[in-house]
Amino acid sequence: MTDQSQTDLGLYKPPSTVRGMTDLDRAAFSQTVSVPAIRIPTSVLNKVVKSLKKVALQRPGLKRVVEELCEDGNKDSSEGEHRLLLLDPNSITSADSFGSEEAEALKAYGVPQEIQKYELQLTYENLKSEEILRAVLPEGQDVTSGFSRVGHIAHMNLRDHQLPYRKLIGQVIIDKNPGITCVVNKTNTIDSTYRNFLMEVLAGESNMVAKVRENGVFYEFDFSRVYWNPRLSTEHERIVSLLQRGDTVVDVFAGVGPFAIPAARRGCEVFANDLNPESFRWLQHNAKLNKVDRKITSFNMDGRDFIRGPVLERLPALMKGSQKIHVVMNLPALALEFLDAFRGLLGPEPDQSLDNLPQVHCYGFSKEDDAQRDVVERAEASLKTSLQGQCSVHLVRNVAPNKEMMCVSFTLPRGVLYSTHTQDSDVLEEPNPKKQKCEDPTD
Ligand SMILES: C[S@@+](CC[C@H](N)C(=O)[O-])C[C@H]1O[C@@H](n2cnc3c(N)ncnc32)[C@H](O)[C@@H]1O
Repeated sequence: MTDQSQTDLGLYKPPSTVRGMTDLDRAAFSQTVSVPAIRIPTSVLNKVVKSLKKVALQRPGLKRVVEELCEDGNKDSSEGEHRLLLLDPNSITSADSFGSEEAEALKAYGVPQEIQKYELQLTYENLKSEEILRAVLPEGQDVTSGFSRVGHIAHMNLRDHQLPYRKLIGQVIIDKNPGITCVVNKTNTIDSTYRNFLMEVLAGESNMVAKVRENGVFYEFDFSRVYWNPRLSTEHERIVSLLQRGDTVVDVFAGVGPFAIPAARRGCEVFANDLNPESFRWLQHNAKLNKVDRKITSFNMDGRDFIRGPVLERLPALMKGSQKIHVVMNLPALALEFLDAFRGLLGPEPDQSLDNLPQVHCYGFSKEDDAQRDVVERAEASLKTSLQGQCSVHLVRNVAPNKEMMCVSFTLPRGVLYSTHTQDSDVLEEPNPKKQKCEDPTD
């Protein structure tokens, strides 16, 4: 929380009647507070307001320049000649509280350095989300109201103690965040095959079809049925920046296309696959939306079957060429294990004319102290070969305390593609992982 909101929290002392509220009653939050004000002739109003900017009262939706009222509550007879500027009671308590710059400005514009009290009606509209939730939720409990935004949808992950207030929290998020018209709460952990969340609509419309823009590319998808994570935009951009026009991209777990679509826009030929029929449908939709459907061939199958079917069919021709082949495997919970699909993919007899080996970018979660080493060892175990000195590891993001998302990049070793040992034969010697090391490109 910022200093400013601490300051403002001091000004607003919520009525005790709102504590424990579960159905939002906006009117119940209104409160009259007494704030300092200074009387300014309208002829110099703009200049003085500018000079006193630092000590003026700041609140969402609040007019800080107000008309003067007489004691009978009517407008002052000298209306039109003076206005009141409302001041922050934490900065200005008396006429002596002005700093030297402000005092000089007042003097220069001929404004008497006198403070009066103004009875200000603060309403729900003038409060911040945190203030409202702090007033409602049980005292002393965390009121964090953070969410990730996916188009018009705010996606929350509420704690147990917040659940009784979830509808109210959802409505407050809509009220206080322009453009958000739907608030959902995650109701399970992301362990489904398709990596989508089960979610409950807390407030607003239940339209789950989000329209988002990431790195200048437009996507549309049903957020309740596919995987989308706004926190991966930097990683999508990082991989796409490695691509050259004419390269081939094989996206094994493509989702709705955040690697595939920008890759195609960059002039790559893309083969994109996802097991989830909904992701597959939205991937095709997004390819059309971004006018790259002619550059993307899409598939709806299991990742291993995709590698051992459509990818295998095209690989020899691509490996005869000189344009790079990039294989992207972003299913961090499982992708490292899927690397076994490359073992023996091209059969036992090496063909020396196929020397353009694919570059693999494979993602993995790790909870180990040495996450870098852990993901490399798991990649090596699936490939049944050492990647020592032949791979780089990138820390993508910290997913949770003690859980990192990593990306291992390497050139697929010839000995893996040409081998008698396929994914089904598990008889090869395990590499000794303890001896292996990998470079970190961030070093
Ligand atoms: C973590 S998401 C990544 C999506 C996208 N590449 C991105 O970066 O946002 C993983 C995707 O893999 C898909 N998936 C899960 N199991 C799969 C499998 N066995 N074969 C192919 N796709 C699978 C899910 O449906 C999901 O769309």
